[in-house]
Amino acid sequence: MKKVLVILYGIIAYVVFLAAFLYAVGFVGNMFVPKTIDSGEEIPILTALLINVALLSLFALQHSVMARPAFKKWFTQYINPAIERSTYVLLTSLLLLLIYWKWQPMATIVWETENAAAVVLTILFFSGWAIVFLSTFMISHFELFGLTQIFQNFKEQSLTYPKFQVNWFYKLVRHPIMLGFIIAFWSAPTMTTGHFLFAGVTTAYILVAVKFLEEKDLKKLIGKDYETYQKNVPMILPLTKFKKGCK
Ligand SMILES: C[S@@+](CC[C@H](N)C(=O)[O-])C[C@H]1O[C@@H](n2cnc3c(N)ncnc32)[C@H](O)[C@@H]1O
Repeated sequence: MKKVLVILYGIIAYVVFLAAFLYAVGFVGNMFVPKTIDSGEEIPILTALLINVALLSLFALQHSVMARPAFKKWFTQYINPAIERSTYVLLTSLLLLLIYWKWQPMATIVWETENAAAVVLTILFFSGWAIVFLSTFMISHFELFGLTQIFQNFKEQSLTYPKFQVNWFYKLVRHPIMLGFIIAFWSAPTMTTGHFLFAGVTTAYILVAVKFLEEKDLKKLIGKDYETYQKNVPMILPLTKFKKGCK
């Protein structure tokens, strides 16, 4: 019975994640969905700024704390380790839904494009999301979102977590998922102040979190191989050439 509940919980977490992810495309792109980054009544700009920064900070805090190995070690004393990843995924998704719900539009235009430029930016926007989605499969999509772990629990197998990968996009940059997000967030044919704030804060958070949190953990976990990877493959921008000899 417990094992079935674990499966149910993991599947619900994954479905909520999929919904939050798909909604994100419409929310940031101002398309397909009822509430977007630029829709709704405007409130005084300072109040909007405070609410939006608070929402993004809440997301950054949850993400930074719950992804750390020390937190996971503490947390899995109280919950079944098989649902640790699903819980992280579920809370992340719920916070995303909160952002969509409470986000305050700030409608002043920063830039506006037309014709070819607008088409190019729209293509880049969708390419960014495609990079994000495809990259999750290059690591291990179903482990990353907790599904593998709940089925391993069902079959009473020991839990596995994503293995260190240097494949496909991961040969070009160390953080293609984050690169995809950055491309999607900045590729706006019409950029408003609210969208600019969203893109600016999330990009700053990504750069800091990746360098000072995620890579620190990965270096500890993987050791020399990750250091070699850092030396040979650029962090976010695929500007430097991939050198041979990186495992
Ligand atoms: C949301 S993913 C983001 C991965 C990476 N920062 C990116 O932007 O593509 C976070 C998880 O990916 C794992 N991860 C990061 N780089 C990895 C790699 N090269 N191979 C396997 N897992 C990796 C981290 O340990 C973490 O659990």
